[in-house]
Amino acid sequence: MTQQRITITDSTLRDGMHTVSHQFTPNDMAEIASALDQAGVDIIEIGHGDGLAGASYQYGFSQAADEDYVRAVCNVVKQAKVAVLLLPGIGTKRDLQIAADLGARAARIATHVTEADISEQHIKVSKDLGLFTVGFLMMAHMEEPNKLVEQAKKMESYGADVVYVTDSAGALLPDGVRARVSALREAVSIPVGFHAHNNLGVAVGNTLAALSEGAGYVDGSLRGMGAGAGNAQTEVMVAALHKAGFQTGTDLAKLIHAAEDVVAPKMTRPQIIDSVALILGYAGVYSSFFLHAKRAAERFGVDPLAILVELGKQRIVGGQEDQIIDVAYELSKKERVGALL
Ligand SMILES: CC[C@H](O)CC(=O)C(=O)O
Ligand SMILES: [Mn+2]
Repeated sequence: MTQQRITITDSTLRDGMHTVSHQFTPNDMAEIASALDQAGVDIIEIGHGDGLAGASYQYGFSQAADEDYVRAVCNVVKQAKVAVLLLPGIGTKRDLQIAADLGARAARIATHVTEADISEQHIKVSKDLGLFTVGFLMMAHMEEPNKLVEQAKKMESYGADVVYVTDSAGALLPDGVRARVSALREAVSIPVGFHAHNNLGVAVGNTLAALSEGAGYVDGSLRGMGAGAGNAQTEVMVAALHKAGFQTGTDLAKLIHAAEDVVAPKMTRPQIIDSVALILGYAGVYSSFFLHAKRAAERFGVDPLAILVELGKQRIVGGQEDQIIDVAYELSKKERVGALL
């Protein structure tokens, strides 16, 4: 039986922020982070769902400032690395510097799967600040493995410590995950990671598929809290990994307690695969469009599923959230014209 040690990153406090409209308080974060830390999780990612400086009209305002979250969590975490997410164009090098000064020890620099170029400065600054630095290639289902390899090599050349295949839309099936992870494993010398979304109900299965091809880093969220249908559910994923013979360095019982007794009471809605989450995965649309699309549908009186199908057709990606309103508006006009004919 294999005994490979896998590094777990828990994203309840960052990806999970999408599901609570970024309204966790610094105290909520400290409480959950402390439970994750005691359970032995290696990396705890925190902050606004869209990363440093994500709090805005475009992405939604968070309950507190980035600094307050980093400070609160770093005060209580004893062994884990506290990580922040940064999307170049949203967060700046200065935001990274502030997070590092307050005690963050890791940064995940995320770009659309074809845009690794724009991560160069941020990856370099992150390394200069002494942070463990992850290159995070989002919407990985949109490109074939050979394209992903080109982009991953760039992130490696900028100094990333790990490069991730990020299934932002929860659109990949196990074969697609295996193809991408194995291509990256052959092409780069740094470890490869995998970040799942559960829109097609296969987040944990996809994570196991990534591990079967040698991924060394995987992500989860307690209770699955994350954009769209959420992420691989940390406590479930860890149970499956342990059964499959992987070591995670975590205490499963403590993770289950953290999910059940600490996170669940703070959730504002159940993390399920509803129709909108399902169509996100089916149409290959960014999971963090979930609430934006629901709100736009309500505002313009159109079907949220129609919005998502159109966004998928137009290949709209992260950073183009304003297009959701345009699409909803155009659909509402069509419906009004249709009613007149
Ligand atoms: C908006 C950033 C996004 O939530 C990052 C991420 O977790 C993903 O692309 O899956
Ligand atoms: Mn995600």
